[in-house]
Amino acid sequence: MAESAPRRCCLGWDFSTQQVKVVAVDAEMNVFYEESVHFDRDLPEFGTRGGVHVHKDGLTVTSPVLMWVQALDIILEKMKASGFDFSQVLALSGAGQQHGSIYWQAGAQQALKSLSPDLPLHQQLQACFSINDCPVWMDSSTTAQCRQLEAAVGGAQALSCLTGSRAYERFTGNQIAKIYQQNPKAYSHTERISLVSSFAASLFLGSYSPIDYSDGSGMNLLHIQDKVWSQACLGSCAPHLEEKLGPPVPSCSVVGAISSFYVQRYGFPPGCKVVAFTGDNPASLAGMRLEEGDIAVSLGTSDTLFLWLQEPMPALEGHIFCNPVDPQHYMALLCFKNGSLMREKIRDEFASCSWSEFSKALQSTEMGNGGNLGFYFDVMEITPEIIGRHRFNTEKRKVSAFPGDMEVRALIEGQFMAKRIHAEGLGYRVMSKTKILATGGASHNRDILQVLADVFGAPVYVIDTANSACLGSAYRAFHGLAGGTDVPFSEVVKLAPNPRLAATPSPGASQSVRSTDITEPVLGEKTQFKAEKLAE
Ligand SMILES: O=C(CO)[C@@H](O)[C@H](O)CF
Repeated sequence: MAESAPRRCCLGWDFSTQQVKVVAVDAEMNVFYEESVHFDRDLPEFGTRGGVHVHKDGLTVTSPVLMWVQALDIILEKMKASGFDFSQVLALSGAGQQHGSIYWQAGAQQALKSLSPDLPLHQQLQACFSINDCPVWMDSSTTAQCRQLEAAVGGAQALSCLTGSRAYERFTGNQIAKIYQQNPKAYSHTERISLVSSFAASLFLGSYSPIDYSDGSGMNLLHIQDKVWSQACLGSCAPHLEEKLGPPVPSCSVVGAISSFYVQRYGFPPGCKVVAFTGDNPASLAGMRLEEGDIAVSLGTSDTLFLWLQEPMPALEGHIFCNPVDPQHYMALLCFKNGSLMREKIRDEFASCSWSEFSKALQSTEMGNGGNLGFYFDVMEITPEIIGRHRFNTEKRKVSAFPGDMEVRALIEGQFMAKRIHAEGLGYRVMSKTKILATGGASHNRDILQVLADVFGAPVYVIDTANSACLGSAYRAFHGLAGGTDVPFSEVVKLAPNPRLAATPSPGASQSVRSTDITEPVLGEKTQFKAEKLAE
């Protein structure tokens, strides 16, 4: 490989469900290197599928922690073999799949601090974990622990107000409670509990890294206003938990310098800074460079909304996390299970299985669909918990069908209206400077994006988010290097490529909004559904 000129850079890591990935970003915010290791393909000896083990009960889902460690060894060796110049790395940060938990055996920190550069990490950390199969976000085996936690703090809404979410099975506090209850010996031999993000940071630090506020918000344990562990939540989950977690830190914190292991084995500079790692979704928010008032809509198998919030209103749907790039603000995540699979079903049933026919149907029907509303949930929806197809005509009467093309528009308008209404339920407000960033498969359909612009009354931009968590991590490394909270994140990353404008609101889209109350049990008894219909 030709010798390339030295290129000062930051690294952004992502320890996701299926792989470990890294990107190198230079001072002009250009990505010039990337590498990855896929767990199933490159570490078949662990026998994972999609990076996880689904247990026989169909509820418990875990990943082997030593697979993650070995994946880091492999990716670093691949970088070294490719001639990557580690000496140019100024700082690094990273992301981890949210909610997963790692249990460090008593004495493990000593092993981390005394790593020999002559051996790979996985050979030296073999005996460092009290639990080898770590619970991950796909686990749904902790319903009992969720109910115990909600009862301990005064109910689901009280827990949401305290920690940003009602109790969810995948959230870490409930997972820790299950381990304490079902494997007390392992719990008592555990000296530290990390998230996947802080675990990965610990590997680079050569000591335990603290949990950051943003990923810590996904545990049902952190008081998101005060940014401290909630004693009521800790007490409900397990004893001596606070000392096992350590104090949380602002997400832009420099948590230390890279371990000498990496300096001696790979040639990292001794002064290379490690900036707190965070969750994959907060890192993606950073990678998309979301700003106050912006909203990101990931239109994939399930649709995910990323919101930037100043004054959150925690609810029974969705999740509020501390903001990863501005410690005064927050972010929200809303997941909608009926995403592209629902769009594909309506395409097949009403647009001859053709996206071009689907687009023609949107083009041939008017904004507001003549006052007809449709909400389509062929699988049990998460936000809210509801199933079935629900259509309302102009008189708000339930009907069993619309004419073909109107079915298509009703689906898309209904999906985006539901998103706007649930987002506003969490405290989001469209602002004059609001940008909607669209990503995912459906963001390639301009007619779908036009409806998105009309429903929100804001311009829609498209952005490639293939590496958003890695990219956001590299950006956050630069931000930590620049002084973190003292310097606006947007200033640090202003040279990064801008998203492309794809659609602006049609004339009359926002002015013609009128409020129509639809109090419908079908839309979830938790949600007083107030549909702002796009009138004719
Ligand atoms: O559970 C989730 C967020 O709450 C997922 O997006 C995981 O972070 C994926 F790794």
